[in-house]
Amino acid sequence: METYVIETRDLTKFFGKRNVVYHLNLKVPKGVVYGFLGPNGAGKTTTIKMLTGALKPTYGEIRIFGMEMPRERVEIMRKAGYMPEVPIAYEDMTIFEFLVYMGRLSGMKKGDAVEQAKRLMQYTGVGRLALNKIKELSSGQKQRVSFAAALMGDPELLILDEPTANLDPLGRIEFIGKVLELARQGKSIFISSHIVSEVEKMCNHVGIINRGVLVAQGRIRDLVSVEEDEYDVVTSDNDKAIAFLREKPYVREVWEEEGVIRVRVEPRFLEEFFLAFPRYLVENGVRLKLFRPHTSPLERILMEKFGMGEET
Ligand SMILES: Nc1ncnc2c1ncn2[C@@H]1O[C@H](COP(=O)(O)OP(=O)(O)OP(=O)(O)O)[C@@H](O)[C@H]1O
Repeated sequence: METYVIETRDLTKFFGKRNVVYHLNLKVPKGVVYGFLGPNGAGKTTTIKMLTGALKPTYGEIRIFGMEMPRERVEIMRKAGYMPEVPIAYEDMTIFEFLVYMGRLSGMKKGDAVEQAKRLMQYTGVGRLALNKIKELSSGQKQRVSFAAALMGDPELLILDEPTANLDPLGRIEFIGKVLELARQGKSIFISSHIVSEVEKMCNHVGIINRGVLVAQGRIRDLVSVEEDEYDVVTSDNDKAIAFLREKPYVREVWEEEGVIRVRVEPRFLEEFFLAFPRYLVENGVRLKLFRPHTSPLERILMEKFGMGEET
């Protein structure tokens, strides 16, 4: 049987009469990077606050490492790192003081916390700001510190709420690399996001939440079984490639946009297209530079099934 690091049963939250999270049954297997994806206002932060014990569920059960939240909150949070959506309340502490404090909270000895704080400040790119107060930082810098804080105590599980929201493009790329590195070390990582392309780069599992309801969950690879029928192609001789494609009865449409060939294929003949097109290119000395589905598979299920898209 699969072991779940996070499991909820019928997790539900009302604010007054307003139902914000409804009968959520999350199943997050150990060791995966799980993208908790949904548009603004879907209920992601409310769910995460319940998972970390900051909010009490109206009803339902939460088990993390098999322990019960909120009853065993202290034990759970010693093994889990949490990065909230709005980072850090301790505005008057320096970065260094704050990280050491967070390490102590997760049960570390002072000396170990100091060592780890130094290392994590370098790792998250805030080393030269160590003695700056939190209130003096930009929102992106606060987010980096908050990530470092979540990593203090070397937790087995990371729960990250919109962790890239305030990062610049380079910061986002760097962050994705770090998540993948942490995953390779065997950590379980739960990340909420509304950005499909980021989830695709980082996550192997996904849970999609819309208006408080979990509409799909599982391994991304299993969810995206729909075959794409529209492809982007770039070759060393696009004119030749287009001439070939125009002749094929199974090609519904072919056109070129800024150097990229877009081709729509009759889905029943995809197999034939995949065999014949590359063969033609090779035989005619045309080099294939890019060949990929036009829409990313995850984006496609979001749009088709749930009416959500990139940056919704
Ligand atoms: N304390 C509260 N009282 C009343 N309504 C609330 C409260 N907190 C959140 N809500 C409402 O619950 C809904 C879900 O909010 P939540 O912050 O969980 O969404 P989210 O998916 O995290 O969105 P975002 O991506 O914008 O952060 C929103 O409509 C929000 O207005």
